[in-house]
Parts: sequence; C-alpha cells; structure tokens
Amino acid sequence: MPATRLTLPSPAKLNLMLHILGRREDGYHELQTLFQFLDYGDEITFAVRDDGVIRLHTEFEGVPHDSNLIVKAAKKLQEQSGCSLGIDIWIEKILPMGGGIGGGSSNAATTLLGLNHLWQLGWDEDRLAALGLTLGADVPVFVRGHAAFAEGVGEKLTPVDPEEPWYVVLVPQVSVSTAEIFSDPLLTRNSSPIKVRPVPKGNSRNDCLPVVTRRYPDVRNALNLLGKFTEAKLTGTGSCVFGGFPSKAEADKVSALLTETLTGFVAKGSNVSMLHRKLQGLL
Ligand SMILES: C[C@@](CO)(OP(=O)(O)O)[C@H](O)COP(=O)(O)OP(=O)(O)OC[C@H]1O[C@@H](n2ccc(N)nc2=O)[C@H](O)[C@@H]1O
Ligand SMILES: Nc1ncnc2c1ncn2[C@@H]1O[C@H](COP(=O)(O)OP(=O)(O)O)[C@@H](O)[C@H]1O
Repeated sequence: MPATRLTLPSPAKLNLMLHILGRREDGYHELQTLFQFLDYGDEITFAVRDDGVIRLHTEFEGVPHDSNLIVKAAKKLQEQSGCSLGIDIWIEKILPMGGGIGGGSSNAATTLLGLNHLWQLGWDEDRLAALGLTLGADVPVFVRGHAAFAEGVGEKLTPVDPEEPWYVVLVPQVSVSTAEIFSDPLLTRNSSPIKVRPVPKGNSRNDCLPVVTRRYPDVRNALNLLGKFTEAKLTGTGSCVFGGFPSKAEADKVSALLTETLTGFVAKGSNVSMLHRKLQGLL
C-alpha cells in the first residue's frame, strides 16, 4: 500500500556570497550566488485526501491561506499533473519570514517533493524545478537539494561542495522585503562575473549588504556584534546574518554570548539538504 501520510523537513539556506551582475528587461536581477543548506528548518506534515481539496491547517500571520507558497505549490502541481487527489497540510514553522534564509521557497519545494511522492506522480527533478521557478527564484535549489553555484536569477545551478562549518545565525527582528532591496537605486548592479571553479571561498561579498544595512540598523548591529568573533555576512537580502566556526562547541559559545541580547541559533552547514536525505531513506 502506498503511504498516505508523510512528515518532511524544510531546511533553510544561506547565500555564502551574492553578486549582482545586471538587471533584465523584466526587472529581475542577474545574480551569481552560492547556496548552502542548513540542518535546521521547518517540518511539514502531509495527509492525502481523496476529494481533491487542498487545505493548509496552520495559520500564518499576515499570509492569507491562498497566498501561502505551500498552497500555491500544491495547487500548481495538482493542476499541471491533473491529479484528482487532495491534501491536508500542517507545518511546524521555526524559520523567520523575510530572513533571507529561504523559508517560503523551501516550504514550496518540500511541498512539491512531498506531493510528488504521496500522489505518486513520478515527475522528475527537472520538471519539479521548472514548476518551482514559477513560484520563486530560490525554489529550484531546494528542489534539487545540493549546494550550488547559481546564475541567472538563481535557476542555473552548478552543484558544488564548499566546506560545511557550524554557523551562528542571528535573526534581527525585522522582515526585509526582497523586492524593496532590489528596487533600491543605490544597489550595486554591475559586478563582474566570476568563475564557478574554484568554488568561491567563504569570504566573498554580498552586494545587497550596503543597501540593507543603511535601511535596517538592527541588521548593521547584528553584523557588528558577530563580526567581533568571525567574519559576519548577510544572507540573501537579509535580515539574517551568519558566521562560520570549525566546531559546534565554538559556535555554541559565541551564540550563548550573543543571544543574551539577540535572537539566533546554531546549525551545521550541509551540502545535501536534509529533505533529500530523508527522501532517499524512504526509497
Ligand atoms: C535574493 C535571494 C537570494 O537567494 O534571496 P532572499 O533574500 O529573498 O532569500 C533570492 O534570489 C530571491 O528569491 P525569492 O525570494 O524566491 O524571490 P522572488 O519571490 O522570485 O522575487 C521577489 C522580488 O525580488 C526581486 N528579485 C528577485 C530575484 C532576482 N534575481 N531579482 C529580483 O529583482 C523582484 O522584484 C521580485 O519581485
Ligand atoms: N510558507 C511560507 N513561509 C514563509 N513565507 C511565506 C510562505 N508563504 C508565503 N510567504 C511570504 O513570503 C515572504 C518571504 O518569505 P521567506 O521565503 O521566508 O523569506 P526570504 O525569501 O527572505 O527567506 C514572507 O514574508 C511571506 O509574506
């Protein structure tokens, strides 16, 4: 009997570097970025229904049911596959929204992979990634599940294997709108392209940083505080900032000091997403 219920992880990502090369005619920006996953994220539970209804039972503050990327992903997959089954969905949400750690995109990808499995659609990764791209620029990397150097708007992915340190991630209590940062006239948009190999080292810059720190003093403060212990970086368009450490013990020590006044967590960097590790275990 095929499974009718499944709980899957929905991990966060970091952008280890992010360069903006230019702006396309449709307003989207050409990027070069390095994605790595964290062994840290939400958990989504799916239960098949036979009446075709798609229902997310967990409420999100400020996100109406039908605007939730989980629901959008499920509806698109149902429409495009012609599947007559439906789904009940619950999520344990721990990833901050608008934090630049890709929670919404990750939730969408976990939904696509989870429903492909439960509805037994047999879609391959290319097809799921293409559908994912219509939901958000960051969805394809979560569908593929391997750390990657990304180009285009984030959809041209080359798998890479950077070091996997322990990270301290600080979560300033502000939600940064990606669209707002990309529309700032002061954003650097003319970085020169770099080569995928050798894999860019962890010390590459994030072109969004000057604009984000000017608009959000809390992000600047978090960068300054973490920067006392290690190189502190911004992920995506923020708000989260992160720094790597060679061991969990060192990351825990710094986190304990900083989380007296700031919100944050410690997580291991991972080149294979924990979603894919779990799915491989199911096959
Ligand atoms: C910048 C990145 C880097 O990982 O991260 P986040 O900080 O959002 O996580 C992403 O590429 C974001 O991807 P995602 O969050 O899926 O963006 P989308 O929903 O597709 O786009 C939100 C808005 O940002 C702008 N946008 C986004 C991506 C891009 N390459 N160029 C853009 O100009 C567009 O104005 C778009 O309307
Ligand atoms: N399932 C979801 N999880 C998080 N955010 C979602 C979700 N569905 C829709 N959103 C919307 O997407 C926005 C960006 O969320 P998220 O992907 O978590 O941030 P970021 O891309 O900065 O990491 C949120 O502010 C929220 O309005």
